[in-house]
This record gives sequence, C-alpha cells and structure tokens, in this order.
Amino acid sequence: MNHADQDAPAVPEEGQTKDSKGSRLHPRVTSFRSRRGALTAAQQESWDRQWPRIGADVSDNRLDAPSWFGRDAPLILEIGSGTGTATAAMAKAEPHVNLMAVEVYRPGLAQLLQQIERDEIPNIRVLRGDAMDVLENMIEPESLTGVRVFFPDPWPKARHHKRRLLQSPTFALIASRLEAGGVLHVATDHAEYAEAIAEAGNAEPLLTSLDWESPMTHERPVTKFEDKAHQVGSAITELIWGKIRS
Ligand SMILES: C[S@@+](CC[C@H](N)C(=O)[O-])C[C@H]1O[C@@H](n2cnc3c(N)ncnc32)[C@H](O)[C@@H]1O
Repeated sequence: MNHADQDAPAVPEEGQTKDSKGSRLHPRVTSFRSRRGALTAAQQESWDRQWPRIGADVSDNRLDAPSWFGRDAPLILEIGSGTGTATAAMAKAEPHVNLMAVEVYRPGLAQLLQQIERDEIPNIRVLRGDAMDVLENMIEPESLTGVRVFFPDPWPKARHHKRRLLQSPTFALIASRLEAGGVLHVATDHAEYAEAIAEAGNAEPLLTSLDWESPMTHERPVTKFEDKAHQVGSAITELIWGKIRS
C-alpha cells in the first residue's frame, strides 16, 4: 500500500467530489439523450441579447450566485426545466428567491429566455448542460435552499433504468448541496419511477421525508409535461424531502 492510499480519508470531506485517486464519489448517471432543435430567428435574437448576462454553459468553475444575480437571496436549482413555463411562473410567485434552471435542451432554454425577456423576470438564471456537472462542480456544498425536479424522464424500459436521473448517487449529491433545512421537491406521473425515487430518497441518510400535508407550503405551477399527463389521466406523485440539520 502506498502512502496516498494510507492517508486517504475514510469518508469524503465536505465538498469533495473525487476520491484520492481522482475517481468520482458520485457515480455518473447520464439521464438524457442529446436532442437537436433549431431556434426561430426571434428566439436566437432574444438568446443573443440575454445569454451573456443571464445564461451560462456548464463548466468546472464554482458559481458565485450572489454576483451573478446581483443580490444575495435563497438559491433554488430547478433540474430539467424543459420549456420553462413552470420556471417562469415560480420565479414570479417567489420574487424573493434566486432561481437557477439547468437544462440540456437548447430550444427549451430559448423559450424560457424569451419569456424572461417578455415578462421582465429578474430572478432567473439559466445553465445549459448536465445537471450532474452543475451539482458536482458549480454548486458549493450546503448552499442551496431548494432543488426541484419536475417530471424527470422516466426511462420506462427496464434496460434503460440506469439512465434515470434520480438514483442513489444523485440523491447523495443533491443532499450534499442542500443547506440544512433545504428542501428537495420531486414530481412524477410515472408510478413505478415514483416508487423507485421514494426508495432511493428515503435511503439517503442526509434527507428526511416531509409530509406533503405539513404546514410548509410546497405549491407549484403546473408544468408542460404535467399538463400532458393530466390530459391522459395519469396520477401525479409529489415527493418532498428536507435536508437534516446536523
Ligand atoms: C420530461 S422533461 C420535463 C420538463 C419540465 N420539467 C416539465 O415538467 O415540463 C425532462 C427534462 O429534463 C431534461 N434533462 C434530463 N436529464 C437532464 C440532466 N442531466 N441535466 C439537465 N437537464 C436534463 C430533459 O432535456 C427534459 O427537458
């Protein structure tokens, strides 16, 4: 055994994302398939006007959220914002929060940017890329007041379950980025995925399941995917966890 092995900490240190050999502590989940899509001319113009100020590509650099937003406020990360209909509605309903939306699908982000510009919404910033990279590299440990994942792709075929975003490693990563008392809110219309999500979330030692009927309010706007689920009569499952106070 060499000294590096001997000296390696038995448990990850705060904020650590790789072990002493450089391997990821949170095994990689690839939850999306790249989709192309052209922007309309109006979307491209809105993108060009706004991206330099309120958009960023995912990188290895830690985010300085207060300077990006121009104020210090509770920080919420929405993962997989799609076309951003619900993102915009949440930001308007919660003007006191700084809301970051991460999405891999550029045309979806372009729709959100258009809405931000049209409705002059000041408290949204958008990130293009993989939410796992954002959580791992860009977000400080214990810095998020909330994480929201609404209608993550269910990958219904058994052989594709490994692509699901919400698995144990993702819960561990999210939990490490939430501040004590921070809230993770998940919604899905896929019954079997809901069960798997509940099992993985309940097994995460840093999270505790919160009662939906608790005095805390967890109201949220209807998302675009949820609208489709309503049309075909699918039941919606809401799952909420709080980060335990250590
Ligand atoms: C089923 S859609 C739901 C969109 C939106 N939340 C809604 O309810 O209308 C899931 C979205 O998550 C995005 N997505 C999946 N994995 C992602 C990841 N690792 N990082 C960022 N976005 C992701 C997909 O591109 C897709 O737009």
